[in-house]
Amino acid sequence: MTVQLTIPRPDDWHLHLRDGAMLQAVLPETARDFARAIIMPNLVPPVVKGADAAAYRDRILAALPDGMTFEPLMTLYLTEDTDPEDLAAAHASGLVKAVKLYPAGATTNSASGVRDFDKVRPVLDKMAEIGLPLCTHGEVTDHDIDIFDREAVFIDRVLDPIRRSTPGLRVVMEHITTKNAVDYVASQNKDLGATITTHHLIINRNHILVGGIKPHYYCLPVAKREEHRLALRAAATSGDTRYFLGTDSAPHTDPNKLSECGCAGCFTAPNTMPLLAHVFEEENALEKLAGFASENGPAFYRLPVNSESLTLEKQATPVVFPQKIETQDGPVTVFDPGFDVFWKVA
Ligand SMILES: NC(=O)N[C@@H](CC(=O)O)C(=O)O
Ligand SMILES: [Zn+2]
Ligand SMILES: [Zn+2]
Repeated sequence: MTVQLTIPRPDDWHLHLRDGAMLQAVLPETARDFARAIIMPNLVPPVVKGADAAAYRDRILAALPDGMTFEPLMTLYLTEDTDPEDLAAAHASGLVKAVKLYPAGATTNSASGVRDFDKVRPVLDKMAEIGLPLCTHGEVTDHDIDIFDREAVFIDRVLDPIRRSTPGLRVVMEHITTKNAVDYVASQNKDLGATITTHHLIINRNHILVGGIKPHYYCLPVAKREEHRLALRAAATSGDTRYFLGTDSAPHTDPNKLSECGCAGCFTAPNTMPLLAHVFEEENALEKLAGFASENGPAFYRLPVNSESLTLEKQATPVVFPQKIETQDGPVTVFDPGFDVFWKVA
């Protein structure tokens, strides 16, 4: 007997689509399963102004294959020069759904990010006033802070002070990787949400480092100890509506991953939904997958749940996923969970 699970069509609340040839190649991998996605603005140069976001949205829609439907939810990249009025206009027109905070130097293409948080205070006040969410890459970049501690230190030194000084600002802690983040969400109100990636529910730091270094498991924030992965699993499957899926699917070509200074990012768009079904089944929480992947995100972003549905099907033999996708820039390796998966999208 085939086991089936039907959920409202999911959305991805944290996605990197890139641009040009890469965009062309990766967009169908998301649009196949997801109705909408929050599109990360860390292009080179970044998506900073409303006009940049409008042009990027048009490039995404132009790259969408015929017959596919997909709605890109655009974001602006917060810089110390962001103009609160430009941002408010982009929000009022319905174009922009969130603003992204990258501490300068924290991750891929974050050089234009924020160094001095006092400089963006007027922007944050404006966002609180108009109800525009702030998405945070939550890691400090201080050289003396160990990379495995950078998320926890960000919560204490940056996030909590922002939340205290800007009451009413709605914040998403993006791609959380620690029990510290889960504990912080628990201590806060409904104005704080958190996205969790597929891969952080599957790998811990041993997967990256034991038995040889595995560049395809390297992403930022870097995967932590097992106790943290277990806390993320508990959070994702808890039914707490403040947790929702943000895959952080972040394609880089193999030459850029398999290099002396390899890029950070896992490419999970092609197999995320089957992997999540596997994880939620392991946690005896298949009935919670609809909340995590399809309902909690729209509730936070004040958007309707998609009216279409997606059916996942469990088969008797392992599903074979493509190992790579080809792009004009080179091959991109698909995230390999390292175990057999029996779920597929019907
Ligand atoms: N997650 C990653 O490891 N990489 C992302 C950037 C990010 O989300 O931090 C990317 O753009 O490649
Ligand atoms: Zn990030
Ligand atoms: Zn990301």
